[in-house]
Amino acid sequence: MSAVLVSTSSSSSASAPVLAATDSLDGSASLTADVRDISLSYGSKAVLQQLSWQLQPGQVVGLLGRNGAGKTSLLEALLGLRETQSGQVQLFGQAATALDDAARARIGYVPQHSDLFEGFTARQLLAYFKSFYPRWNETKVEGLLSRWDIPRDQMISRLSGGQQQRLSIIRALAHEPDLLVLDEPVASLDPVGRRDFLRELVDQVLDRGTTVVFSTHILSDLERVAFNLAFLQQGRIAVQAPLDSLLEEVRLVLGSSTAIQAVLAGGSAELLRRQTQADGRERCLLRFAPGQAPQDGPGLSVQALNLEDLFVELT
Ligand SMILES: Nc1ncnc2c1ncn2[C@@H]1O[C@H](COP(=O)(O)OP(=O)(O)OP(=O)(O)O)[C@@H](O)[C@H]1O
Repeated sequence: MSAVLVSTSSSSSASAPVLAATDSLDGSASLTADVRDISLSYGSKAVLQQLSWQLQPGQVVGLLGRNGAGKTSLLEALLGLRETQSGQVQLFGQAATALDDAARARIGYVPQHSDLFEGFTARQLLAYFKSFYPRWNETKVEGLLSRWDIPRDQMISRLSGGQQQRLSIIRALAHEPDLLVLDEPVASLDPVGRRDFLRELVDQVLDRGTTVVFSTHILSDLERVAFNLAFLQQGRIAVQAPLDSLLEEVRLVLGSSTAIQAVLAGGSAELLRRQTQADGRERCLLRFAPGQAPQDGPGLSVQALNLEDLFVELT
């Protein structure tokens, strides 16, 4: 069971959450999550390298990265569940590794691998978790159990993988968290289940302004909701921006060094990646200011990218 989901004291969490956040010059106190320069290695394997990442209240962020890029490690570090070798993480203005009960009660987490108590029924599991939270939306829980077709009185061990995943999502939504972190939440869901889940997520955000971060490999789901996307590459967040902006602003530009230099000299492009090809031409991934992306020109090829191309180029 995840430490994040368990509030050890119901009395302190019954009062309105008191945030340790104080006004700061850089505005970081109002962030839901503020990750600063964290590095994380397993033995000699460096996974996160001086990674910084900020989540604004109400932001919905899809975290993208290749298998083994470190998404789970990053989400665990974000929640204070995994120690980092350096750097710091703050949630709601408090150190993530030392959250008070009120702050813990504001977080919902769906881990990649289900951590449900298999000897419980869905009804027993939800009753158990309900006792820890000052806020619990019974109407939502009952509605989702019915809509998502989860038998209330069957042992969790006998539920299908998809039903267990849905139950895990219901448990994370039930206490109406302000920050919802989901690690590949749709991996075992069929297309209908994924669509229902996304609808629920959107409702949650529209109704309550929840900050949501989730990792996924299913790009079409991200396209449907037009989230902010964060690309994890070589231990850092290479880019984070709304999908629409990335599609409009990022271009793959091919040309001679001179032609590329001329584009960069224009000053409106951020260089995301630069490689020299075997034929001596340069292959660059550039992000232009809105409306500033150039057209093809002499010795210069400029290509727009779709989401799958962005995934390939930025992860
Ligand atoms: N507890 C651990 N001990 C040692 N190595 C680990 C541990 N957890 C993860 N790793 C390694 O760290 C790297 C990042 O793993 P992580 O699970 O964070 O990646 P991921 O992006 O979530 O992967 P996936 O998309 O496959 O779920 C991988 O190379 C993995 O083998």
